[in-house]
Amino acid sequence: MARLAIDRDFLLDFAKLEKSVQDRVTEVFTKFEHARHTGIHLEKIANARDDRFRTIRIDQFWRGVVLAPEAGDIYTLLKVLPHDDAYAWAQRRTATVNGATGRIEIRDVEAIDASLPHLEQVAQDAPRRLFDHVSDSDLRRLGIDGQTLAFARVLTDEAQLEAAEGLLPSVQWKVLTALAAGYTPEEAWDELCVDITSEQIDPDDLDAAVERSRDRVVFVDGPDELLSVLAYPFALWRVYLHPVQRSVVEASYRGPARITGGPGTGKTVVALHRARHLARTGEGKVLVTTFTSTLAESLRAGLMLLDDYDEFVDRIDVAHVDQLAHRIVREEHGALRMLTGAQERELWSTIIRDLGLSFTPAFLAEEWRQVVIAQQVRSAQDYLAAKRTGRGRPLGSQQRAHVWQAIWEFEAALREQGLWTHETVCVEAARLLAERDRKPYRHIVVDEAQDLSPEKWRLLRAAVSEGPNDLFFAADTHQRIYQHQVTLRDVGITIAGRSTRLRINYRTTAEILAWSLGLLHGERIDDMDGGVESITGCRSELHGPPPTVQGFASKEDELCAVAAAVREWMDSGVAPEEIGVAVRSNRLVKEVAETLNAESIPVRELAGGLPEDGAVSVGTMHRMKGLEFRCLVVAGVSEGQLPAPKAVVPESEDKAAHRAGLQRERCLLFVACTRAREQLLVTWSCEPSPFLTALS
Ligand SMILES: Nc1ncnc2c1ncn2[C@@H]1O[C@H](COP(=O)(O)OP(=O)(O)OP(=O)(O)O)[C@@H](O)[C@H]1O
Repeated sequence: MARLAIDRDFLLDFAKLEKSVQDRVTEVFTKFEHARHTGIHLEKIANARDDRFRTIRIDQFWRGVVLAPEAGDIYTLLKVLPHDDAYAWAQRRTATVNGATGRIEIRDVEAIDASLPHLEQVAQDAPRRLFDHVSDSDLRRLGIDGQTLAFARVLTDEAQLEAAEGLLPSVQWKVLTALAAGYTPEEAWDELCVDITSEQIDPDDLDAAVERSRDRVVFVDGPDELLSVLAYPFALWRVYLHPVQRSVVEASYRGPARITGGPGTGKTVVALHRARHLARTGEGKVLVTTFTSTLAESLRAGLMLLDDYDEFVDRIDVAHVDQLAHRIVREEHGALRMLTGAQERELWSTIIRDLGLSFTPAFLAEEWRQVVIAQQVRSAQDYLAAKRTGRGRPLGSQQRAHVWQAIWEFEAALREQGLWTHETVCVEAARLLAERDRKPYRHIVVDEAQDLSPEKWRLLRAAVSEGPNDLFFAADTHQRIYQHQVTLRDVGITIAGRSTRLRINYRTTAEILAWSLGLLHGERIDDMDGGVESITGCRSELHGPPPTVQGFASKEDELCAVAAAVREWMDSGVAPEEIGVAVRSNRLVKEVAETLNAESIPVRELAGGLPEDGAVSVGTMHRMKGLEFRCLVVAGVSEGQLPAPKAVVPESEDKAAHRAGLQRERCLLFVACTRAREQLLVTWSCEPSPFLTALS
């Protein structure tokens, strides 16, 4: 029976086709299996280097290129191209099996052969060659085969290797690039983040190689599966996972496990696939959660894109943590009366006045959240002993007693008036769940976990029984944009080595990523486990222009320039929904939106929800979390706006809190900039933010 496998290049070609041609491609291949029996015609290619490449007629103009088996039954769809291009593409190439990974490789053998004589000539006069320092056996061990070896041996500089990127098989090219950069063979291999297979490799068994190549080939069983893969050809993440991503998705863990990695490394992708995997193979209901409703909405949208969503939807709940907490508490106490922000300020003010204290309402509110709630402080004694790391002004014991009195009054008032805050709802939900033998979930998957507060962690811990695959979370502490620095041990969660780091960024070009990483240079960022997190090794294989940083004499000039940049992108064919503008304050969101509107550019303010087709997204940097745009402006990166003065405790008040505040603001700018996929414009007016001057 013929089996159909789709290579990611095929899907990328397909994505670019006009709808009518796409429909025709779909028609041809949905009938493929049936047609194999009745004798579908796969055209042989004259003068082919590899006669396993065949073409298939799509219509008069278009051809598909298929890798047909010599003996086995796997047909791999490789390309969709105009007739002549398809033949030319297939004529020049061969398919081989990588000696280290056992996976399929395709190379432009004709171009390699054609470039050899010139390279050999240059090499004859050169004093040294690029790979003099690496032995043949090391190269072989890393999967460099005969032809690539011959090519590598005549290279004399990195520019020649750079130029060969499209010719050589991609894994072999990457190995050589790392070795040329001075990596040891082990380091070069490590760079690839792929295992050298321990299986016996038969270089002639293409079927086995295709089977092993799940990072670039997906098998489809029948027309329905094919239709579902072709339905979202740009969303490659739905079907092709990097081997490290796949291993985490399918792993069985004895307890809580986590995935870390810099921006755009596919943590959310892994979380979504992991949730699906657990729903399909696990032992009960799965909760997929995160810390805001917008992010939860986008997780749901991601799950819905997975091909078999209908089959597992009943076993998955998507809810942000507050939503879960409210649901649990409402079941017990009925409808909840929530304390509004204004009421809370009023209550603290009254308490301060009644007790004759000199604290501000904001200070007490934060002290209550970050010390009392976070550390489960229940008595004056607890409070006197509590750690106040990162909390603004230091307090003597007399002052602590006063603060505790105020907090006691505050909590008593909430109880007496039957009022709740999101924090008390969370605490109560955790208490209720801790008492239950039957937990609502068997597995919990958390995204953007670096921003969860301690009470939210405790709630999640209480919502699932301890056991294999109980909690799985994706986190990047470099992207923490709220105030919650949590040590997992303190909230009852032990990772015990069940942590994997992703390193390949699929979103952002290397140029934008490198510039953005510069923003965090020198920052020590915790790993939620008592150590320091490193972002080194996070890299991208995509390339594009470096970010543009532009300053303007006035805010008005800056806003005009933002509108002009957006207009230019749109005129060059970028869809409005692929463009974003990120700023620090809600006020600037309004000003940018007004400026764009005045230029007749349709705008979606992200406070209203996820991006919308046909509109440019404008939002605060906080709202940018979890999103991505082809082209992005990060505007208002000016002195006095970033860091936002209100978000940073003055140094004179508390050095540690000041540093933490600055770090958060830097991380926020980092998060915003790393939402850009292809182009990033950073603007400021009057004076640049100190975060920018530090870069120059
Ligand atoms: N295996 C993959 N193949 C192709 N694209 C991928 C793959 N994994 C992730 N991506 C793409 O990379 C981009 C970033 O993925 P994702 O949002 O999961 O990263 P992240 O680590 O959660 O990012 P961040 O922390 O910055 O929010 C997305 O466009 C996603 O589709």
